[in-house]
Amino acid sequence: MNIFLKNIVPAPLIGKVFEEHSIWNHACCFNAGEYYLIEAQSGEGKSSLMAFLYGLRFDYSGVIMLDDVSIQSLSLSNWIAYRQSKIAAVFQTLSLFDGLTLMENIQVKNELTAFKTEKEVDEMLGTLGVLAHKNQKVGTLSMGQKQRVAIVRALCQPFEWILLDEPFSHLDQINTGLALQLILDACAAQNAGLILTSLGDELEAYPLKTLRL
Ligand SMILES: Nc1ncnc2c1ncn2[C@@H]1O[C@H](COP(=O)(O)OP(=O)(O)OP(=O)(O)O)[C@@H](O)[C@H]1O
Repeated sequence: MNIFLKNIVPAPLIGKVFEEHSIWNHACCFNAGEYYLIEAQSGEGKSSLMAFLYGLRFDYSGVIMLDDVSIQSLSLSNWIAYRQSKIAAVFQTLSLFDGLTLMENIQVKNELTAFKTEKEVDEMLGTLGVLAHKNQKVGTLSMGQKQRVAIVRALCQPFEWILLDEPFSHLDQINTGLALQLILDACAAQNAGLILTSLGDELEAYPLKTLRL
C-alpha cells in the first residue's frame, strides 16, 4: 500500500512558510515497503503527521490517500480493519496499562491477533533486554523499558506499515540499535514499510530515507 500526501498542512501550522523539500504543503509519496525517517525539530508536526496517518486527527488541509482510497472517506469500521492488519503504531504516549504486567500488556494484544507465539514474544523481549521484567507492573518500569514493551506489542500484529513517533527517545545507542533492527526484521518479513520520527540525527547511519517536515 502506497501512502500519498497531497498538500497537507496541519491546521495549527496554516500560514507558515515551508521549505522547498518540506513534506508540508507539497506532494509526497511513501512507497510500500520502504523505510523513512522524518527528522524535524520539536513543534514542527511529527506527532501531528503520525496522528493524521493513523486516523486519530483530521485537522489538516490537503488529501491523504492509502493507494486510491482517501482516508477522509474511511468509516470507523474501516479504520479498525486497517489498524488490525495494515498499520501498526507506537505513539509517544505509548498507551500501556500501568496496572498490568509487561507480559499482560502484550498479551492483551497478542491474544486478539494470535500473531506471535509466547516463545516469539519472549525472544523479542529478550532481544530488547526486558524479559527479566515480564511479570513487573508496567507502571513501575522505566520510560526506556516502557518504550521497548510498546515496540514489542506493536509487532504483535500483521502490518503493511509501522508508524513510530520518537520511539527511542529514552533509549541509549545500543538499545536503539537493537530495537530498530528488531523492527526492520519484522518489516522485512512482511515486506512492510516504516515511518519513524526523530528529533535528532542519531539514526542517520541506518538504511532509512530521510525526509524533512
Ligand atoms: N490538537 C492540537 N490543537 C492545536 N494545536 C496543536 C494540536 N496538536 C499540535 N498542535 C500544534 O501543532 C504544532 C505541531 O505539534 P506536534 O505535536 O505535531 O509537533 P512535534 O514535531 O511532534 O513536536 P515534539 O517533537 O515536541 O513532540 C505545535 O505548534 C503544536 O502546538
